[in-house]
Amino acid sequence: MMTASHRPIALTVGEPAGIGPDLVLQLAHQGGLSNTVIIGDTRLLAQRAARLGLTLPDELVIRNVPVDDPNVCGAPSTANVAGVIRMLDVAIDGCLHGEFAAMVTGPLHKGIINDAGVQFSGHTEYLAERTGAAMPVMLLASSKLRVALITTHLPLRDVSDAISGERIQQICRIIDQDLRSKFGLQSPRLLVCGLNPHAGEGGHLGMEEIEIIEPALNQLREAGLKVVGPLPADTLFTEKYLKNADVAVAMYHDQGLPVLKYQGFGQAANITLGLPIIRTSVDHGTAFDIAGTGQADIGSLKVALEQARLMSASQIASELDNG
Ligand SMILES: NC(=O)c1ccc[n+]([C@@H]2O[C@H](COP(=O)([O-])OP(=O)(O)OC[C@H]3O[C@@H](n4cnc5c(N)ncnc54)[C@H](O)[C@@H]3O)[C@@H](O)[C@H]2O)c1
Ligand SMILES: N[C@H](C(=O)O)[C@H](O)COP(=O)(O)O
Repeated sequence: MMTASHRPIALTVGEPAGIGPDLVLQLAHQGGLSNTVIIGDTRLLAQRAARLGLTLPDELVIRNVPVDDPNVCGAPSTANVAGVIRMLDVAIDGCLHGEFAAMVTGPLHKGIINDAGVQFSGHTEYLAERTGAAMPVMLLASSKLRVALITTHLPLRDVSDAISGERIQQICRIIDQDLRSKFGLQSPRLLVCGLNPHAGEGGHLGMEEIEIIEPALNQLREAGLKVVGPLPADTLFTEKYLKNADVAVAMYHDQGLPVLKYQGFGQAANITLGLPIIRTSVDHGTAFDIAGTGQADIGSLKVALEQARLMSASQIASELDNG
């Protein structure tokens, strides 16, 4: 019988025209895909291997999920969108049914999915909808920095309206809980950004800090969470503050992620917290400009796989501890 600790990890190849297939093949040739099931189109992987001057390793375990047009590289086709979504569904269902320990996702292209008429703002939101999770949390982590987000893939003009005290509290509680259960931290310390320049400058540059963020953080502190903030985002991301924290919490995508990517692009993983399953991903996109050239860096995929393995081991240990 397959015990929880021996279950394989599902790895979705992602957008066929991007570097997802290259990364899978390059890592397979380094022997980095043991106990991993690749969810993707076998013909496409064979074609990409030939283009890269590689072979399709016999030991690679592939769950064939065909796309309509495997002959794409650098030029995405809406015809392949249904197949790309099917890859995600196969991995999600396998995780929910206990076949896989975790899922790791290769990069996909949100624009081409929407062009095909499928409303899709990101894996994070799609996974939440498919698994019935009320509040998914996007966390990007390198070995030096963790950054979580209060809002994810939203137009900037909608961000302020999306930030509520309830949302902040729910997300900070999920971060606190998941850093304990999946990362093995005993007492996570959260640093929370304000929304406005200089955290609102005492109300002269916006009222969200006074009216929404500070009261939410006070309630979390009263409940025993270790939360500092709201702090001005421009100085929160400095050593003085970060050295005493386990995670920085940004109010929106481009407040937090550029800092993380400046610090560790290609060496970080994107992790979705708040789901009933474990999911990690690469920290980069489809990189159409280098697909099929052999220039794709596999660093982030390695980190994402390693992170998924660590989280699944930590979760098993935490479940055993709790009987
Ligand atoms: N995990 C994901 O599915 C994910 C993550 C980020 C972006 N995206 C999506 O990817 C698409 C393209 O996004 P983008 O152009 O803003 O970012 P991108 O990460 O695809 O590319 C940005 C730059 O980084 C380079 N790059 C990216 N990954 C690389 C790697 N592994 N090795 C070497 N160079 C690499 C690219 O060549 C390009 O110059 C968008 O649709 C975006 O939403 C998906
Ligand atoms: N926000 C992510 C990043 O910048 O790396 C990326 O768009 C992927 O997000 P999903 O995991 O929700 O697809």
